[in-house]
Amino acid sequence: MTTAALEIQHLNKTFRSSDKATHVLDEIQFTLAKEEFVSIIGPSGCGKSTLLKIVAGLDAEYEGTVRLDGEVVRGPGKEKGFIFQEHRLFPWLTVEKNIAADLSLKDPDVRRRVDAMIELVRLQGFEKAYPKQISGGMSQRVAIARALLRKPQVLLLDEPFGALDAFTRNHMQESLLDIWRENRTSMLLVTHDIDEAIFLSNRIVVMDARPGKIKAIITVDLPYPRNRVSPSFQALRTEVLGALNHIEEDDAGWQI
Ligand SMILES: Nc1ncnc2c1ncn2[C@@H]1O[C@H](COP(=O)(O)OP(=O)(O)OP(=O)(O)O)[C@@H](O)[C@H]1O
Repeated sequence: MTTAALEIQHLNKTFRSSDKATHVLDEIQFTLAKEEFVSIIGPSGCGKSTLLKIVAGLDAEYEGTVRLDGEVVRGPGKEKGFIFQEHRLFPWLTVEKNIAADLSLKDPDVRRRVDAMIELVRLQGFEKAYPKQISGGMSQRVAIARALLRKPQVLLLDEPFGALDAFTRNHMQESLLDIWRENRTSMLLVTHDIDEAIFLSNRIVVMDARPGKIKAIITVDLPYPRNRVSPSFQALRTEVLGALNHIEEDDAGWQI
């Protein structure tokens, strides 16, 4: 983890309408190293999704600089994979066709890569299933496979497990960790879940609201796989909560 995959410098974002201007992001600055896993946590409305959309190239109306692998981000592209809270699969396509999407499975290279992705996300046996025949967690694994097939430099995940029950969420966190360790794509995850951030990340960016700014960047120096009930995990939970505790109580919506 030496070179920066993503560099965000002096990022400011203001939403403007005819009668008001809302300053949503204030002087956001951080880097994401190649192969690094960074989570962003903060109160509702602090601009986490706005920040992710800017990095994804889905919102170009901002001040500051966002560079991916040295290139200024100017729009969406396959170098940036995006995973939403809801999986957004095509209901009329099978699992393997959803992963291939606009690419033809008749192309032997695409077929080979899709098979490798199915293996990576552990969906062997479900290639011909339709989204309505698989669980929410499996659907998110299909969405992740579809994004990774395009070999993005960074995978952007906006509360990808927020709609899943606690058991499935834990399982998905373990799956995502396996995928990341095998695939080594840089990961930027937005979450409300402190344990999820500690379980997965190399570093946690803690944000404050109105306007959204960085409160602290906490390094998670625990070996993988992490034990959620260990004293060192508990100590980090306390540290993240401490950073969040300065934020007004009525803003908080954490899951721990
Ligand atoms: N298109 C828009 N026009 C005006 N204001 C917006 C727009 N999109 C978002 N906002 C405002 O920007 C702020 C940040 O929103 P954003 O969705 O990025 O926050 P968030 O931290 O992701 O919230 P949550 O955790 O609830 O998903 C909020 O106050 C929101 O109302």
